[in-house]
Amino acid sequence: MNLPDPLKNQTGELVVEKPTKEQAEDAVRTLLRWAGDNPEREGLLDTPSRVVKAYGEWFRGYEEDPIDMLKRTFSEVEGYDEMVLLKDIRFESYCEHHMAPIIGVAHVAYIPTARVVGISKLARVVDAFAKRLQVQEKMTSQIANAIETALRPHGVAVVLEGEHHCMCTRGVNKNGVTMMTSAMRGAFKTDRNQRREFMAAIGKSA
Ligand SMILES: Nc1nc2c(ncn2[C@@H]2O[C@H](COP(=O)(O)OP(=O)(O)OP(=O)(O)O)[C@@H](O)[C@H]2O)c(=O)[nH]1
Ligand SMILES: [Zn+2]
Repeated sequence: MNLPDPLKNQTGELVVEKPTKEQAEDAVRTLLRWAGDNPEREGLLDTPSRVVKAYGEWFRGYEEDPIDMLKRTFSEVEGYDEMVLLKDIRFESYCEHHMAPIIGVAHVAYIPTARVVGISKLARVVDAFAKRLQVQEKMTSQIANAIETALRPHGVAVVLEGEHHCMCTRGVNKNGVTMMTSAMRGAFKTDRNQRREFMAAIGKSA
């Protein structure tokens, strides 16, 4: 999948230089001072390198190719042509406005044509998009688009339910609010019964 590289423009030129690890650690020291603390005190001395390492985990999605993850498929499924659903896939993402966590669950379904994919791959695809700076609506359609492109199924349905920490720990400070987004493709879009079956299976009424 040709996800645009945020560091490059459309013709592939580098428009934003990736900083060195030392530069990234310096930026963390700046933020620590901005927060009102002293990065030179003992307890914070290793914090910049820990934060940079943690960023490598939280944002590892930039290094992953969701289409590649869906390449391995299995054909011996004896004509199985009903919905395959993986529900309650926990995800941790980060809102691109505040870099605060978005924590929630994803429900992903597809109706296979001739081949099925290993179910863990659906969860991997969710993570490949979650581990980036995101807007929930974008992440929802990116997951659906990747599955549609890679598997060419009869339909794809994706629902995300996310708690945005930028909303529950600051700003408007509304705790327990869940944002729900959905992306429906193929049969889930055109066939009301198919959509209803999916929504009922994830415990929502259509
Ligand atoms: N639609 C959408 N909005 C989001 C998402 N994540 C965060 N937001 C919102 O993005 C908006 C950014 O608004 P701004 O006014 O630019 O930022 P802000 O001053 O920090 O806003 P407040 O959060 O209201 O304090 C906020 O309303 C957030 O709640 C998301 O995934 N989708
Ligand atoms: Zn936010």
